[in-house]
Amino acid sequence: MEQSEQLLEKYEKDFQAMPEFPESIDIKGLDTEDNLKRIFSFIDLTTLNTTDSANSVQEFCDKLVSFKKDFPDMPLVGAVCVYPVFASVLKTRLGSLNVNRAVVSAGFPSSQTFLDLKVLETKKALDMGANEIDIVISVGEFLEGNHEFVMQEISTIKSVMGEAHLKVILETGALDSPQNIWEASIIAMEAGADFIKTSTGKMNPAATPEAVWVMVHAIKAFQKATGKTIGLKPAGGISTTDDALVYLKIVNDVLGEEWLTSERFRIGASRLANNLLADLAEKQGKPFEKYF
Ligand SMILES: O=C[C@H](O)COP(=O)(O)O
Repeated sequence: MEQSEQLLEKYEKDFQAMPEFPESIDIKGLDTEDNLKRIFSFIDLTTLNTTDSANSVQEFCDKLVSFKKDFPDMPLVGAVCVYPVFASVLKTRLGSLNVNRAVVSAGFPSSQTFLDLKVLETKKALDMGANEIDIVISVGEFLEGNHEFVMQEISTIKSVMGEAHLKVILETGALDSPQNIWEASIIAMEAGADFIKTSTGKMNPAATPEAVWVMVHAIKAFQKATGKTIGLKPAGGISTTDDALVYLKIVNDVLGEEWLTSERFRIGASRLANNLLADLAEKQGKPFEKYF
């Protein structure tokens, strides 16, 4: 039996024992100033547009530098996330800040390229200054049951990354079933993912509470079996404070308070930061204009 099949068999009981997704996720009372600030610190502030350029990414980063001065009582975001060609811009412009430099790689968002190019792209992004890499699994191979291929690809990419963190995107919107999301989570974690991430933000549906429910239970089962703590990154379509609070609640309830740190929890989003800051300003009775 292949290694990946043995692995999935080992976790099958945990999947069967996974509690059903609750009828509703109650976020009443969770929108405190503290929680909003906390969520802000979990954001991977993302720009992944065809129209991005070195100049626009530079300006994006510079806003974060001035943010530190304009909002001294706010934490910084967890990372800035950009296309690989801008890794050196992150290094140059964010060098002075305690913010991670995340880059999507390995043929993002489709993952449809050669493994040696995926490795090369990843190495190059790291050499140019990234310290976090977000890759997408080969979804088509996964759906055809070619789990070994998917596992090998992830571990090959991870093997050239040194200490840098690897986030593995499952593209849960394409995975069709909770069982597929569970199996992709287990395979990614076993192959070396430091974080498992829901979506690229380039297809619908993107992140959903139902998909995250399965992923947090897979993380929990994996920790029980291996002692390893793997992070979670819901991403794609998360734009309001309430969206983010739902994920905060799920992570807190299933994985516990110890996961509520940017070492273990990120939210990938291009629009959330402004909405969160606007809600925070309203609570504090302060004016707010779009910042990022
Ligand atoms: O990784 C992050 C996603 O690409 C962001 O998606 P979004 O633009 O829907 O927030």
